[in-house]
Amino acid sequence: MANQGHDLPLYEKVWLKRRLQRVIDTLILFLLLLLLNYRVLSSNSFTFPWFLALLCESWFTFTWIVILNSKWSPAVTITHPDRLLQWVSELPPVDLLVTTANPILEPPIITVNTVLSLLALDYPANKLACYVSDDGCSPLTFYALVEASKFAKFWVPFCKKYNVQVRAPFRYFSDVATNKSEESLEFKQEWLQMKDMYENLSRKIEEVTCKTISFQLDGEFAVFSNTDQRNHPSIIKVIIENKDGIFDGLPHLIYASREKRPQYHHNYKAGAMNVLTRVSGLMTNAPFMLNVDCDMFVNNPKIVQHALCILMDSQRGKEVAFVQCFQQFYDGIKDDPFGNQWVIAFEYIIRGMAGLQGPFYGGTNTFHRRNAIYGLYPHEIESGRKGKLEEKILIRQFGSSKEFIKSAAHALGGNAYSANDITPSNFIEAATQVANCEYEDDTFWGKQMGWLYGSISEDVPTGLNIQRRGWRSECCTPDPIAFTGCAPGGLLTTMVQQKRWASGLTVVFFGKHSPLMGMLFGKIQFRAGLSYFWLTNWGLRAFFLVCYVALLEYCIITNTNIFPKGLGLWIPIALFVIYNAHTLLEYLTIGLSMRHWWNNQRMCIIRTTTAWFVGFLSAVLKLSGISDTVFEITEKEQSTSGADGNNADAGRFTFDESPVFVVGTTILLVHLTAMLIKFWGLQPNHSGNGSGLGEFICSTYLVVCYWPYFKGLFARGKYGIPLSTICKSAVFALVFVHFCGSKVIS
Ligand SMILES: O=c1ccn([C@@H]2O[C@H](COP(=O)(O)OP(=O)(O)O[C@H]3O[C@H](CO)[C@@H](O)[C@H](O)[C@H]3O)[C@@H](O)[C@H]2O)c(=O)[nH]1
Ligand SMILES: [Mn+2]
Repeated sequence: MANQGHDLPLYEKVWLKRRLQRVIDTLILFLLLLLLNYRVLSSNSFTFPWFLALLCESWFTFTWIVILNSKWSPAVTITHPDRLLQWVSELPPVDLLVTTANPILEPPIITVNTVLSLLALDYPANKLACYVSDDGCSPLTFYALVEASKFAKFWVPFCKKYNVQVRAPFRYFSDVATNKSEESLEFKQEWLQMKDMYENLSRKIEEVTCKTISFQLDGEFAVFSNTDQRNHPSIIKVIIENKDGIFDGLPHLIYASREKRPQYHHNYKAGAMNVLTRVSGLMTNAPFMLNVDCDMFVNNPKIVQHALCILMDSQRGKEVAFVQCFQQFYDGIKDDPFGNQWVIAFEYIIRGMAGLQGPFYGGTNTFHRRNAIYGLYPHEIESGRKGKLEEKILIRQFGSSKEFIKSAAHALGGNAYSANDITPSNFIEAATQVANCEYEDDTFWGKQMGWLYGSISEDVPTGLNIQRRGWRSECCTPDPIAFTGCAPGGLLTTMVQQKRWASGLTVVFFGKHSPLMGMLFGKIQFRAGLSYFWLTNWGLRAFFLVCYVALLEYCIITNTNIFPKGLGLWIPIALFVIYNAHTLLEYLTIGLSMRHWWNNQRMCIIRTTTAWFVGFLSAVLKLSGISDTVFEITEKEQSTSGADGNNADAGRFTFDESPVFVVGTTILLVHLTAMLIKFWGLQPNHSGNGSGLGEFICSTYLVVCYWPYFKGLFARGKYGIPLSTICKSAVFALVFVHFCGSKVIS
């Protein structure tokens, strides 16, 4: 059903290009080694700058090896959902898990659209159940879902009748092309009706979201009175129940807001996912679970079948714990000015990982095997975890709910799929219990199974923890693409996201669930583990790059050099030229523009030296026990334009007072100062051994990358860097320059 091909012959041309790319990859590696060689043999050895340069360049070389290792075994998995039923006698139930956390940053209408697209999946409705976790404990979200469920009664049949592709109504109706003239009159009428109903729905939701106060908390909503986002009991509500198991009815829809108490750490999304896992385990206990963030709606209504082709494949399916679909985005700004669409990363790195032990778990757009989440090993899948299913052991691992233990034993026992005559509403009481704060005390949740706690990038350690048991994962890349969501619109949200990732990943790198530990003590294969370094090293990469940049500035200010002179200078120059030409080729090969390439190159420098660096520092603080890191939620915009609001802004850099921008501005200011010092000839004289062309090229490149910041120094409003940020940066820059100066004198 699912066949995996390494370098399919079909793509002969691509294959040739890949060969060429590998040759250049190797050439770059060779040049890096040559540079290291020069460094070791160079005359001004054993000074501090020399040592730092050697350290950083060794790191860059290591990073390059990590990248090559990840890129060099790409694999594509092709799925044939139409053949699925020839292999399996019956389609299994699937639980759909959605998380939302903040009705302001994540407007309920977005969650509603995601939920509607899930309810309308091309899959027997009696086998689906959709669970929404609301960490915001917001009556608005609940209200929006209740209203959406009424609309769904019309929307779902409409989608199925006309085989609509995009089943998130706001996307469907924003696409003018759908109401074509050649469509039947009946369709046109229904289309208009639907559009009308949807507009009604979104107006209603908008009305309550804008006037929060006048919302009446009575009737069904009474449970929300006297609740606070951080202090409230569990609330579980069954919104839709497909009581009679009707095949073409609506799937169950359940709202869950887990208990929160100030004295209990709620562990952000990981905590929410574990609660959803338990609640869904009690109510429907499907063997497979799809997890999506509230802004990721279904773009391919047959996606469940596609994923099942992989998970239920008779040969290799049993090794696969989760199926990851790429994160792709609708309405991304043209040419990706903030580098947050990750096209290249998916194309080269993640496809590459697919040829090893499989892609990392990306937190959303993922189909999980429930028992793998419960800690099952691949070899136990056939026989089930027999013998070890004593109640005492299970209570210790899974907590004290008798009903839940029963369902977990069922899932772990490898029994046939549970019957689907379950009525979720019978389990509300038990579900409320497993959603309580203290339920996880002294259990394995978040420590050894489920979504792991401790890092704000919970997805990566969770995936590693599954793979270290020997499981594989697969990419699923159907056409049309599986899900689409919104990429952060502007620079500010991008930076928040990047900072969180870098910080969370650094914590993973140094923690118990690092790829290295997985390789040493688990079943993470060597190359797979190495490819995980690409991801978990983001914070460290920032550290080394910032050091290197500082070193460069130091050289110019003090008129010393780190790059070779004479013939040797060709090594870094060739590296610079070939590396850029090579990455450009990678972009052009998959049809991206040159502008896209440049934007990404620039953002790579900016984000590494700023957001990742700040993330790294916060991770260091966390690891040394000084302060904890917080999951800052990425703002989601439903706008069809992007960039912090409206179209005129698209792609323009905006700034605020975040420390992220202090770092960037400092780097820029130091650089400008260094260049002025050089320009005015204020450098000390070192008779021929001073800074030269190499340093000059590098620092010019940096200033070019930081050009948007340069403009920000002079612009006003949100396009300008705030004065306070400039002042702070100026102080830091002065301290640095002074430090370099004092080095010269001594
Ligand atoms: O306390 C929290 C915080 C977040 N979320 C949810 O987590 C999801 C992801 O949060 P978001 O702010 O959208 O983060 P992104 O940066 O867009 O998410 C990426 O990075 C996260 C890890 O840092 C992963 O969990 C995500 O799946 C991945 O898409 C959203 O649905 C949130 O509602 C919660 O449920 N509870
Ligand atoms: Mn997101």
